[in-house]
Amino acid sequence: VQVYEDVSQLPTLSYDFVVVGGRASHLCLGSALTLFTGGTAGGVVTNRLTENPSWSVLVLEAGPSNADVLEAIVPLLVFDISAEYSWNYSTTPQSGMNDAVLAYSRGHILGGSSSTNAMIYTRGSRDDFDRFANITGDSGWSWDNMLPYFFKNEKWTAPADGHSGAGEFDPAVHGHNGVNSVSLSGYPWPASDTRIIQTTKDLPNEWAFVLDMNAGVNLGVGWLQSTIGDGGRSSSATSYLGPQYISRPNLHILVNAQVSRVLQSTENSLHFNAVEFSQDQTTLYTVTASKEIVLSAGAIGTPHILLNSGIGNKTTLESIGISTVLDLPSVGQNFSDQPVTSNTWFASSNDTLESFTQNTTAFEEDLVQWNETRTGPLVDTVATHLVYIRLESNSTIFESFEDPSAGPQAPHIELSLNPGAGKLDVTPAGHFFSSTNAIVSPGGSITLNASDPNPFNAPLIDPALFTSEFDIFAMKIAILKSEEFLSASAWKDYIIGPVDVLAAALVSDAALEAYIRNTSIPASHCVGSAAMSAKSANWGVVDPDLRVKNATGLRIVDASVMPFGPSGHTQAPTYAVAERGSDLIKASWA
Ligand SMILES: Cc1cc2nc3c(=O)[nH]c(=O)nc-3n(C[C@H](O)[C@H](O)[C@H](O)COP(=O)(O)OP(=O)(O)OC[C@H]3O[C@@H](n4cnc5c(N)ncnc54)[C@H](O)[C@@H]3O)c2cc1C
Repeated sequence: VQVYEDVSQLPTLSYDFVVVGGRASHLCLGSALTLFTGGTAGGVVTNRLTENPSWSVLVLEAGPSNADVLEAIVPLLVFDISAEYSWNYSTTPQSGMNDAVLAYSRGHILGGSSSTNAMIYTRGSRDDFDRFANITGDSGWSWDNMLPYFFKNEKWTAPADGHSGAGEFDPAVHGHNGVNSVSLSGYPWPASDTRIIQTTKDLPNEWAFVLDMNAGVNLGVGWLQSTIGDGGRSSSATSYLGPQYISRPNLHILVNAQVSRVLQSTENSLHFNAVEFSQDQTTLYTVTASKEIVLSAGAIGTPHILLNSGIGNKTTLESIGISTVLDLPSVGQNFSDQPVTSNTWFASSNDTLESFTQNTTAFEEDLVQWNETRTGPLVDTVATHLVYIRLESNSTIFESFEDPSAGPQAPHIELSLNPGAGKLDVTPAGHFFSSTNAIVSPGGSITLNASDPNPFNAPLIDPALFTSEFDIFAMKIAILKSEEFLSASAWKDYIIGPVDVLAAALVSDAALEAYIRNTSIPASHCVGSAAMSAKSANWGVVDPDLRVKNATGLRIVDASVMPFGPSGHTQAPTYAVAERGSDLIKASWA
């Protein structure tokens, strides 16, 4: 397995050239595509390009290997991911949230955020991808043309408890022979599962049941799907970089290697053929690629590297002493995420996550069960069902604010239903039910920190949460809808009432707004900071074929190229973008 921890271990004999000189060492890969990184999209591109045995590929990943990292394997340990596997970013003070500085999570490990995320599998809606196609002028990004890439990514897998899932999903809209496992939940929570479904039967007009939320129209209430197989997390690292692929002789992966810049082939050229990186933030190395450099560093890492390289807004770059190589003002702009508010109710049932999250002995027994049989409550992520809601078209907000959704069938709001507390720090001991609410939202930015421009330090991350009147309007509706759902008759003997902080929020519109601004967090569903646009557009960072505009040798394949956030969680769209991106690269070199 060719995962190297130290640059000195790279088996240079297998390369065409190795040049060491100047302040940097040079590793030259003959006939190579240099790729970084090994994140969600990076894993896909790596896998697909190394299918061609005559192409040598090097992956540079800032984080460590995912091998044997238990919390990145056992699904319900998702909330125990150690700090070393996260970038531990924080946001700039959020003016829409009383200037709070919020933790911002990104995976810092092989597999990137797919190794640390909550594994929820949602593709978004048909309208999301059709909007991508319209805005780029490339029908290849439309829902119909992207569906084969979703299928190529996906290996539909039986859930850990082996139940058939009949009536909980539509097999016809899934890929069964792809790479990354997707399944229904593998541990039932009958007390709440039955009430959720009963509510859709009792109130079908208000709460329609959707057989499969990944079929293109996701509005309604449906069963959760997640990137889990055989009771364990299926990440880009475990699937696309799984044993049969990572052992390909034309693939080398260097972990603990943080990239600072991409470099031009010669001064004044707009051809990029080299990458500068370091393993200790001091000694710099350069690796060159004879074909392409592919940036897959994610919606924060990718614009950060571009800006460090002098690719960005000329005026801003020069104000902090970085000479502009390529004036591309959109780099880092249009960075958008979804705000999330977690809402918790007291439940009368003992059949909740608290039966083991608040009981160490039970939790240890569950871990033993998981270890021995890959069954039990730890085989799933949080949430059992999702609800997608579209605001009424006559909502007052649309009198003053343009509808940010992708189209008439796309939702504005997500409720994620969970048999347990959404936010442990607001709850005492007991049993709970929670609804975690996310909304589609306009964006913020990634910029360099003028007071600390060291390329190895974090950029300024501003998701601009709740800075638009739409965000606050939609989140209020989301919380009120959650309360309405749990007030349906099916819940009468189950929901006792909201926990204190939520009860206080529900007394008035002003209290609800204050609660939202005080308790929300970013979803970590960031996109848009290296957006694709039409070839002729005077904005955007990449063309519809994901090449950096006005440059050669440099492509971006990750969540940052999506010009708008999809109406759902972002990993499935990122996987599909990466599958298509791989085909675009392959086609250029065919
Ligand atoms: C905590 C969390 C929970 C989430 N939950 C869900 C969920 O349940 N469902 C869902 O669909 N989505 C979820 N997401 C979002 C989803 O995981 C991401 O949208 C997706 O993984 C992004 O993929 P990417 O390839 O763009 O970036 P990433 O997967 O983040 O990959 C980027 C990679 O680049 C590396 N990197 C960055 N900068 C550098 C550099 N300078 N040099 C070298 N390497 C670098 C990183 O270490 C990382 O490995 C979640 C994300 C997080 C963080």
